[in-house]
Amino acid sequence: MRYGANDVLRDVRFQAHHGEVLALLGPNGAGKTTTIEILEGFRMRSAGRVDVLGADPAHGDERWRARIGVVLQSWRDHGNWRVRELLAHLGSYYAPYTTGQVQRPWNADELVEAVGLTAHAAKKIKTLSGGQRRRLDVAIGIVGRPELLFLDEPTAGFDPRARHEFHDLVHRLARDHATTVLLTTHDLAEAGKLADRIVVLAGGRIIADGTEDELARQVAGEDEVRWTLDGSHHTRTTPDSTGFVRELFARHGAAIGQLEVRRASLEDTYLALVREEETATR
Ligand SMILES: Nc1ncnc2c1ncn2[C@@H]1O[C@H](COP(=O)(O)OP(=O)(O)OP(=O)(O)O)[C@@H](O)[C@H]1O
Repeated sequence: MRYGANDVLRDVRFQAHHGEVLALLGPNGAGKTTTIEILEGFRMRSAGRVDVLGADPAHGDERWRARIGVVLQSWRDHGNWRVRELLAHLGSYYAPYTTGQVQRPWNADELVEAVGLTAHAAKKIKTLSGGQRRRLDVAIGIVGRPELLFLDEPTAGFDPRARHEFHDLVHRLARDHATTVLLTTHDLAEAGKLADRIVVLAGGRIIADGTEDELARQVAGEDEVRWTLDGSHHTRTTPDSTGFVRELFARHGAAIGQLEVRRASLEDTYLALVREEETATR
């Protein structure tokens, strides 16, 4: 992707599998929103090949669009509509796209309940708080029961409980409805909790793609293992604490005491990856 003479995405190559939750991470300006907008068909790429649910998003028709859900970074509209009323209205556009496998749209009352807005269902949208408005954005994104859902910083502004409930909702969408989810977030705990796989974008390139454990392994030995053996204390750092502990028990069995494993957090891994990329391109 090039804006004027500025290449903002280069060699971006990744795949999302059916039913997978994929988190796209990266510093501000890395190109996450641009990538998502290209996949949604909102932005035309300068070059390269993109395939989303079997179609090129640049030429996706209504039937293709009905299979996709989008939650943008910010969306301020429909202030005079009421919550349930807007969801029922938007949902009605999806009815013709019901298939043998997917009944569209999502029932408005069930959807309001699923995003925790039942108490506000009859309120005008302009009277909602920021977090409540964001829940409605999520509801609008899933009202058509999408097979593929794009979430651009979905929980920005959520209180901890709303965040927790939202995480449950994403798990349910992936588990019960086999929805494929591509989300961007700056909350690394959220990415670790939700994502089957993490893609890290920095400086317009993909610098890492894998599970949290695979990413941690890309960065030099960060896990710390402590234990006692015959009364003496031991500490060791290792890139593979599970394998190390397995070996430790195989060798010493019940003689091992006070075992403690401090895994490298996703935040440690992410910061190390981004630092490496910055050093390499400086
Ligand atoms: N319409 C545009 N015209 C020119 N440059 C743009 C345009 N939109 C984005 N950019 C540039 O492209 C780069 C990537 O922006 P993008 O919004 O995709 O980043 P991001 O990773 O989503 O950032 P953030 O985490 O801050 O949301 C940035 O350098 C930005 O300035």
